[in-house]
Amino acid sequence: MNNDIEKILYSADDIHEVAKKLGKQITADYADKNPLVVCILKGAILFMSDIVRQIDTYCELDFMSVSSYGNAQVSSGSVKIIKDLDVSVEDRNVLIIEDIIDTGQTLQTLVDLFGHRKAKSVKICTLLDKKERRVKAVKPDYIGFKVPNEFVVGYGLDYLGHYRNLPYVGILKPEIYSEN
Ligand SMILES: O=P(O)(O)OC[C@H]1O[C@H](OP(=O)(O)OP(=O)(O)O)[C@H](O)[C@@H]1O
Ligand code: HPA
Ligand SMILES: [Mg+2]
Repeated sequence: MNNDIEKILYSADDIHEVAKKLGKQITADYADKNPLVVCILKGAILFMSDIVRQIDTYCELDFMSVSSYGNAQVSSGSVKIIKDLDVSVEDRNVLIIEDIIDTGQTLQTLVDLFGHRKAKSVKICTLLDKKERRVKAVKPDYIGFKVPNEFVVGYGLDYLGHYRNLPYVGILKPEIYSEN
């Protein structure tokens, strides 16, 4: 599987360092706020598990599964909720954890939804921000890395369901796409 990677953009060490830095900021910003930290499955699973271990204040965790890409490299534009949260966001300080903001359609849908459900505040922490492709004006509050306009895989991000388990973020060799 590692052989399919053309270039590593962010190594496991790079990601660990950035999670530490963001965790410190989140700890300071959310002291005494008991945030509801929401992982957007599946992509954010690895980032969630790393970032919450860097947050040194009381918080609760919940998980939501949404999908808009399926097996494609471009968003279908419609965001499907596959699994909703277990708890109510009403009057809660919600911190959304994402792997990547690309067009912004996923996050825009969720920010609108949590607002509609009367969350007290909604902030976004994303490992990657692919700003060039934005069609919705979503602004993350915590950003790991600004990523170039390329399809990336690893550390939660998939191509056809694979590569989520790579410990780093990289770009696939062009022949991998032509084989599919
Ligand atoms: O900003 P956008 O253009 O909406 O793209 C970003 C979203 O797309 C990917 O999820 P996907 O829908 O592929 O589901 P997955 O997390 O289960 O892979 C990614 O994990 C983000 O959640
Ligand atoms: O660059 C990406 N890679 C994998 N999944 C994605 N979902 C949105 N953008 C991406
Ligand atoms: Mg996702």
